[in-house]
Amino acid sequence: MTRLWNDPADFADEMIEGFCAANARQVRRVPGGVVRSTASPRGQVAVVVGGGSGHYPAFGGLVGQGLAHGAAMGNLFASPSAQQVVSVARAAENGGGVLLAYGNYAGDVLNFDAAQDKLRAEGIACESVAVTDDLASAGAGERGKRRGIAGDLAVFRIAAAAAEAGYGLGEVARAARLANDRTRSFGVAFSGCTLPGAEAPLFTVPEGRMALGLGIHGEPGIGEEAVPTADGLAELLVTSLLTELPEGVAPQGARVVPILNGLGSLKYEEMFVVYRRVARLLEDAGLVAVDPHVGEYCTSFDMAGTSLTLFWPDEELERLWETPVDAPGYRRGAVAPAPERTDVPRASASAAEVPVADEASRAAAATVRASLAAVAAVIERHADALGRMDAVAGDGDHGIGMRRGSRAALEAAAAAHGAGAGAATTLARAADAWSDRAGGTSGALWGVILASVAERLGDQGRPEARAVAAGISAAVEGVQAYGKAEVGDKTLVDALAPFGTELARAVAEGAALPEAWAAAAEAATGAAAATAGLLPRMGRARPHAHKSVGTPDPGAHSLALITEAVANVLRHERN
Ligand SMILES: Nc1ncnc2c1ncn2[C@@H]1O[C@H](COP(=O)(O)OP(=O)(O)O)[C@@H](O)[C@H]1O
Ligand SMILES: O=C(COP(=O)(O)O)[C@@H](O)CO
Repeated sequence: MTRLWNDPADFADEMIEGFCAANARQVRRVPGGVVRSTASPRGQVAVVVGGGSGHYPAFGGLVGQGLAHGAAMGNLFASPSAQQVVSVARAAENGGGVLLAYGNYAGDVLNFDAAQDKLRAEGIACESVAVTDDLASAGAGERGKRRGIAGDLAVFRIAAAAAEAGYGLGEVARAARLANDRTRSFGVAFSGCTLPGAEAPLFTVPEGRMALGLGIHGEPGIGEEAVPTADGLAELLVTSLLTELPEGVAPQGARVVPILNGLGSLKYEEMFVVYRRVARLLEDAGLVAVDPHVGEYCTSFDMAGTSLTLFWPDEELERLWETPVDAPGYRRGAVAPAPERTDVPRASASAAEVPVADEASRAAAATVRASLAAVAAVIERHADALGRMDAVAGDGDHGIGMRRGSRAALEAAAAAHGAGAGAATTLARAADAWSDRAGGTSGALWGVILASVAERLGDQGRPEARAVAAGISAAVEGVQAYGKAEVGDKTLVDALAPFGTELARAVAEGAALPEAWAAAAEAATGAAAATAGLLPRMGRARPHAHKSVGTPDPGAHSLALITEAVANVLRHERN
């Protein structure tokens, strides 16, 4: 149970503020996350890690000399937005290019890839590595689909050590990929975690039972069995990991770094009892344990559970592994003090001026603002239910992300409209704010949806129904181009596509916007409900596809709620 918070929607921000206040010697806050507060040699590759919040010391706690140069810190259990990653990478970049390293989750991949494109377009050399250590999340034949859990530490450390050793960007990326190829993890949990403000844990495990193959969120495991003894658990973890040795690792005499990771509320003492047996089993298997780790490296709020990671260094990786580290959440060896960095941007950019708009467009901007107020209100009412729906096969954060995104969009729209902006600028500002504040998969996609519509509205004249329908068609295309989901994959595309088709049809037949929108919203609502019967093929729910049958896709459901809320605003404005 997470017990202490103010407003749950502000939890991640307030946590970061306190974390930086407590660790000013090593980290400094920048928009989107943190960077080292110490200076690094000019030309050194900057390693920027990141992911959702709720995993301390991942990700901000792993920033400091010898480890990451910066961390993009997203909302709870949701990837940082592309804007956050870009902002942290710009602040961390030091003339040697940037390596982005993160766990392989749909939201992270979307946002870090978009950030990489943007950084490259700005002339900053950039490479990426997505960590894929979790055995339980996909078979050996699909290693690229596996998610990243505590193996993050091994990959991040090697990348950072390679940067400290003066490797160029390509070589840092090569070393990090090699470390990823040589890292495997497997985890179990005895109870689920509860997000701040939530009434119930994301999942529960019956008393006396243990869920196998848990990740670092609320995703369901791949099996369940009675809680074994500490020795029994050690045997299960070691046996599972030794069934899949990385290529190039010979079982006899191999050197291995074991990392026994606590997921949030398992006692260190319990983990030491487990590790006692892990150490013996590795020895019995003819392996040499190097620099064993027992502690918390990548947690899942208050989840009671543990994972074992085996990192198999070759000579080069073992040499890099010896690099000393001084980060708030992780220390190793003795680091020579470095001077304080003096050139870190502290404040976020001030709001840009709004382009000139005529009266008709400003009136349309008022409708945009009213629509976003209705969107924020409907999401507020359904946030908990959306989270529960997402927890059936996903990570339970859909309500939190949508709440943060829709609130931020409304604030940005109100500010723009208040400053005299037209419809396009008002909605474009809302789009940026939504994706930036919400992060995750749906945050990125809602940014695309709103931005696509904004582009068709213009800041002069009242937008016609045809422009709105064209904007929604562009949104369907944009979301599919970005997220690669097809109709039938059980995503928000299943509601957005019929919404777009129906809107275009009704408008083409001459209906006014309120009527056309209402008909399209009805189509979206029906299509969202029908997703209950589908098997998910994309996103977080994919590994637990069968569990989600009978429950609609949360992203499709929230999209339908939003279209209905906007239909009400348009209907009301007409009357
Ligand atoms: N590739 C994709 N294309 C379109 N929509 C997607 C895709 N992946 C996931 N989604 C949508 O995102 C929703 C989950 O959103 P959310 O929980 O906020 O993000 P995250 O999974 O990053 O935590 C899903 O219910 C689904 O509708
Ligand atoms: O969950 C995380 C990001 O994945 P999403 O796909 O955005 O849910 C995060 O906690 C790990 O980076």
